[in-house]
Amino acid sequence: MPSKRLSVVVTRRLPEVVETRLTELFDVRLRDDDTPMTRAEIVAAVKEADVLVPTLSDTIDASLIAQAGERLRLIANYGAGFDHIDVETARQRGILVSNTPGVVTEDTADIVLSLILAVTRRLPEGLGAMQSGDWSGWAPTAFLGGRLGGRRLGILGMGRIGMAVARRARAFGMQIHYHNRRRLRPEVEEQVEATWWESLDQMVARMDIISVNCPHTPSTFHLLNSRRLKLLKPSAVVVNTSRGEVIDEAALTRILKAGEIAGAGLDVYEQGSQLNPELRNQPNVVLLPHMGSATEEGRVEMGEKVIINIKTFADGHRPPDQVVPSML
Ligand SMILES: O=CC(=O)O
Repeated sequence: MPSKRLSVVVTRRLPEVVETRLTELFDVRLRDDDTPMTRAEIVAAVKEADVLVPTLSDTIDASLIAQAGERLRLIANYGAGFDHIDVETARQRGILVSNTPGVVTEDTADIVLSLILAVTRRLPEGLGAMQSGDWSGWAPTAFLGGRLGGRRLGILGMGRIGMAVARRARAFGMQIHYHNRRRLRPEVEEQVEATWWESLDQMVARMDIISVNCPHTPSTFHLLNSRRLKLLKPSAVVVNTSRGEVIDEAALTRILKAGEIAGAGLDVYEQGSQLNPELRNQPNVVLLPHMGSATEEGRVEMGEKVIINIKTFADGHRPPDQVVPSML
């Protein structure tokens, strides 16, 4: 099938260079305004297109896939996480799904370290004092945070992003611990001098900082549930740049409000942009608007990956970043 004739619908505005390239290669329908498509618009798109390019703000569930037209053959997600796509139902319908792994790794790891620093060194309080004009000069006991060096960082999900976090944290002098269902090969552990914990409970109970870096799947939903969160040390900090659903957000909010842990740095939320109001205005919580992969470079590279996936498919091969249900 010549790629020129593939009809591609993109659900969100993408970086201009990506949109231009898509237009050169395919019969593409782009989004005019920078808002998510309505459900009705996505239904119309899957009825008519060969390829859908959704993002994490679109719900591509079984009922949507059931309405897809005969032509729809590929869902080329713009983004690494694919928990918003029912990959199994797509597979049953013979629709391939791809994502954009790898290119979000380093940028997301940068945001993890930013959140760790922001919480432990009280950066929002410092910024607030400067913005309000309240700062009256250096004082020996003002704005005291905690030193990162020597702290134990527990990485929940030591994949690509987890390793990138570990490399950075090593440079800050932190001790690296991780929990994966399966232990990494010794030579991989050695790269960051990481200690594997088979028991997540035991790791959670002993860490100074927990960074959530596993994907959201049925088996990681509420992995940090109320019971586990209660195991955290009173001085612990929780950071999540993965997906909100991995943490029981209501339980986290309760223990933060009760002062049972030292703080949290969050980039993702259980209800997407519907922020739990109680999380706001907590002095020990730093909240970001899901910007882990938000660099100019990264968002263009994500687009390039989408294009390679579609082009490879158009040339009669499997997209290099195909995702399959067993990856869940
Ligand atoms: O969260 C961002 C992504 O999944 O790419």
